[in-house]
Amino acid sequence: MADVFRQYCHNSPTRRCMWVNGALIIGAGPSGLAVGACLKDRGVPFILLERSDCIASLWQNKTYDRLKLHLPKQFCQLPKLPFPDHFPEYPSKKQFIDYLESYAQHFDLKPRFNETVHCVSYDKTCNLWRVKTVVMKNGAELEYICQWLVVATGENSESVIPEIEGLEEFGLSRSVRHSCEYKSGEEFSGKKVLVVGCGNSGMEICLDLCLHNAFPTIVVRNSVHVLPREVMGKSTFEIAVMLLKWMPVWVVDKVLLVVAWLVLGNISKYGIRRPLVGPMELKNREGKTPVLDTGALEKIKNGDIKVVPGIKRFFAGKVELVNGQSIDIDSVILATGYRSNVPSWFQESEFFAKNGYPKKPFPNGWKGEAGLYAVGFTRRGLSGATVDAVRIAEDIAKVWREETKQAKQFSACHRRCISQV
Ligand SMILES: Cc1cc2nc3c(=O)[nH]c(=O)nc-3n(C[C@H](O)[C@H](O)[C@H](O)COP(=O)(O)OP(=O)(O)OC[C@H]3O[C@@H](n4cnc5c(N)ncnc54)[C@H](O)[C@@H]3O)c2cc1C
Ligand SMILES: NC(=O)C1=CN([C@@H]2O[C@H](COP(=O)(O)OP(=O)(O)OC[C@H]3O[C@@H](n4cnc5c(N)ncnc54)[C@H](OP(=O)(O)O)[C@@H]3O)[C@@H](O)[C@H]2O)C=CC1
Ligand SMILES: O=C(O)C(=O)Cc1c[nH]c2ccccc12
Repeated sequence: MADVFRQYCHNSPTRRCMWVNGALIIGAGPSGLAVGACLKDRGVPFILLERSDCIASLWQNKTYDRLKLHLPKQFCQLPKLPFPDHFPEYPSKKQFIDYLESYAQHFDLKPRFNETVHCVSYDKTCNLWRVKTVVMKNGAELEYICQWLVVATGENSESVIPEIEGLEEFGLSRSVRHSCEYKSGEEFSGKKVLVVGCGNSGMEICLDLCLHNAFPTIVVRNSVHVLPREVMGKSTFEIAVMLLKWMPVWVVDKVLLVVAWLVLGNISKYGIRRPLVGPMELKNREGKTPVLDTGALEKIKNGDIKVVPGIKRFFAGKVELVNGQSIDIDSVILATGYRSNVPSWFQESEFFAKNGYPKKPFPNGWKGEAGLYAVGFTRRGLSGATVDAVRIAEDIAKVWREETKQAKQFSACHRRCISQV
């Protein structure tokens, strides 16, 4: 994929070139929409580009039916428009998408859909960003030139597909798919399903499979924190956030682990070991999200979900595990996570690290040099994206106001644009 992108990076004689009046935002997920809304609010024009044919494509196209927000609603709403009062504590996927649609409508956000950014570079001769795109429907190539560039393509823009010996051959006769292609357990009824990966996706998919009379086995190759989503009716995450205002993170982690032990018991006897670093510290340090349990653990305890260690290799209809055990399986679901796709289209960047995240960690990763910004790479979900979006819009608006004032003073409209916002 990256090579295809690089190929496109060469100048094409047919490429249409457009000057952007204001900012260019890449990605119309919650992060891009939030920046758009905040810029609208401050009167700064922008163009919003989206590779897919809808807003929030991760939520609309790449998530399973039973998904709900796993943090309470106050941590998941975007700036300047709260969730409707009647929303439950944990809104469903449909409710969240409805909210995002009405958010886009409320702020009159009109992304340019089906346009994929494949190359970004900084032009030192004019101190502007050059953003090359391909229109997916007809292959047309466009180039945008802008002063402010906001990267909002997300932490989940590419699926991680591990290379495991024999997996390709296994897939020739049986179904293998990433968790982003899983909708419901209905089609797996009566089937033996191997779910690879024990994050929130893997655990919830196992639960969903159980509820549809399938037989899931989950691969847990490493240590992982599992916390109850709630303790005595109160969100564990909310408790942690509250405690973090008063105590250092390691103390909060100790409290969480005691609470988890009281509610869930000793889970190591089911094959789930805890990392040495506490859940919140691990999330902050490495971005590894603890599993917030919504019922899968109960199914592990009663044996409906089997837990196995890492995979050695696949054979036809079988998997061999690192402990030498071999089990028969009908299907594989790779709940192996996601990565940022930034490295495939943003080369030679001082700002982004090799893994496609800003080099500076939260709360300093939102602003780079020369009008470059990143939103939603905080490893703090939607609440992190909201913090970034507000800061970015404020920062851009400050310069915008100044420049617009100057332009008026000299009555020279140097902002006349070729493109229409
Ligand atoms: C299953 C699941 C459940 C989650 N649940 C929660 C939760 O409950 N609470 C929470 O806080 N967080 C949750 N998250 C984290 C998630 O990161 C956020 O919910 C949110 O989607 C992040 O928004 P975003 O706009 O940064 O990224 P995304 O939603 O991924 O949006 C990025 C957009 O950029 C577009 N794009 C990517 N590359 C290009 C390109 N080259 N050119 C043009 N467009 C491009 C994509 O098509 C996409 O629409 C969840 C994540 C997953 C996978
Ligand atoms: N609202 C909600 O309820 C939900 C929220 N989410 C969020 O979406 C994001 C992505 O979650 P998720 O999709 O679960 O991804 P994660 O990255 O959180 O988890 C991926 C898991 O796959 C494992 N893994 C990767 N490669 C292999 C391999 N080759 N063999 C065995 N195991 C492997 C990883 O283990 P290792 O640690 O060993 O690398 C890890 O446990 C998270 O932030 C999560 O919180 C997801 C689902 C539901
Ligand atoms: O679901 C996600 O991806 C999130 O990042 C939400 C989130 C932010 N901080 C956390 C700490 C514990 C569990 C979930 C989250």
